[in-house]
Amino acid sequence: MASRKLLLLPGDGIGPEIATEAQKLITVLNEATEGGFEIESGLVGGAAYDDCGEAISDTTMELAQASDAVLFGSVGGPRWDGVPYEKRPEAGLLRLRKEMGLFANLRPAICYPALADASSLKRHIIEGLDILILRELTGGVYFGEPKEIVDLGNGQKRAVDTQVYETYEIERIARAAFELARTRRGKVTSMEKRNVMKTGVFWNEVVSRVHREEFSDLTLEHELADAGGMKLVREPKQFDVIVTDNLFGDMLSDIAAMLTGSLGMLPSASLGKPDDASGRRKALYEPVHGSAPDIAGQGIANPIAMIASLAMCLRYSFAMTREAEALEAAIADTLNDGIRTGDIMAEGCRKVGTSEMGDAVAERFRTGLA
Ligand SMILES: NC(=O)C1=CN([C@@H]2O[C@H](COP(=O)(O)OP(=O)(O)OC[C@H]3O[C@@H](n4cnc5c(N)ncnc54)[C@H](O)[C@@H]3O)[C@@H](O)[C@H]2O)C=CC1
Ligand SMILES: CC(C)CC(=O)C(=O)O
Ligand SMILES: [Mg+2]
Repeated sequence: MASRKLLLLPGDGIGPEIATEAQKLITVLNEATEGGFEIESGLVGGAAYDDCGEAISDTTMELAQASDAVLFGSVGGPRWDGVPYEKRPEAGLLRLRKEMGLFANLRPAICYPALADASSLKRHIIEGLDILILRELTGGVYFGEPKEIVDLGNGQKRAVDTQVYETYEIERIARAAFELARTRRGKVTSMEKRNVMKTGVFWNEVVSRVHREEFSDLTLEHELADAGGMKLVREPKQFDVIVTDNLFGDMLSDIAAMLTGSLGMLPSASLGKPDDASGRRKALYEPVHGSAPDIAGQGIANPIAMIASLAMCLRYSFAMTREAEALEAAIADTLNDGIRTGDIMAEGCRKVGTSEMGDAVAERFRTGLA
């Protein structure tokens, strides 16, 4: 009997290609475990806009709210460059994040041993890397009002985006960071720009207070986000958990992706309040990368970020630790066996496409679960 409800939103570009590979892994799980997964699919992004004129419909939003977890591919692409700003593909993802209250975005950057030479950085800098970027996901400049382009009437215009943070938003992401650090190496680095932004001053103040009052046994360090980015590339292993706002987290996690070898390797989990009125923690799992229009439709995208996002889903939404670990081990084994998509290709390895990579992980996952 199916008891776990997943909503699959493949989206645009490479989204549907990598979502198909995640489905293969769910099929393996359903064959190997009790009380399988029931998958419903929906449209989001440009695909939804083409279908109903919105980046996500109210019906799909209701399905997302009612699901145990959402598995999301990616949205966007040049095809929708001309659509009204409120209806652009990315608006569908922002609506999901905001209305589901997914404030905590976990973006782990782990360098698999087999990929230590795939990064643009030297092996000794990234070998053994295991850091976690915790990005605040429902506040800050992506959501603050006003957000507008105003015609000043004198041949000039003014564009405004607003960075806003309230106490509770910083407190809850700070607590999440310390709680995660407690299960890891006990260190949190908070990144903001207190030297030029009021929100940076406030962020620093609130994170420091939460640390002092509730988590003083853990280590807290502060970095200005620009220098933090530099240190992420110069000496990434000095970090454990990095907690930062929506915009800096977006940028720093794309940078961190390259420490792992490719943007195609970085998964993420976006989590809501643990004590949601629905009785379960709302959650969405997606790769960190976008719809990669430059390689879409060619069957060459790396599906590992999507598959590793499914592993995070098993761990955080269903407490299926054994299965999550088996899936991560299947990814590591596949890489150890020299199977690579083009973005992480190395000498002596076998180059495969999206579907073959999914098959290779599925085969090892099946063996691991047996
Ligand atoms: N969560 C989401 O749905 C996101 C959507 N976007 C949207 O995606 C579109 C394209 O944005 P870009 O700036 O090009 O970022 P992108 O992340 O889609 O691609 C950046 C580069 O990384 C490569 N890449 C990304 N994922 C890969 C994978 N799985 N395997 C191999 N190579 C991969 C791409 O080929 C490209 O060269 C835009 O419309 C953007 O707004 C961007 C980021 C996140
Ligand atoms: C809304 C997304 C396109 C923003 C982004 O790049 C991300 O969340 O990684
Ligand atoms: Mg991004």
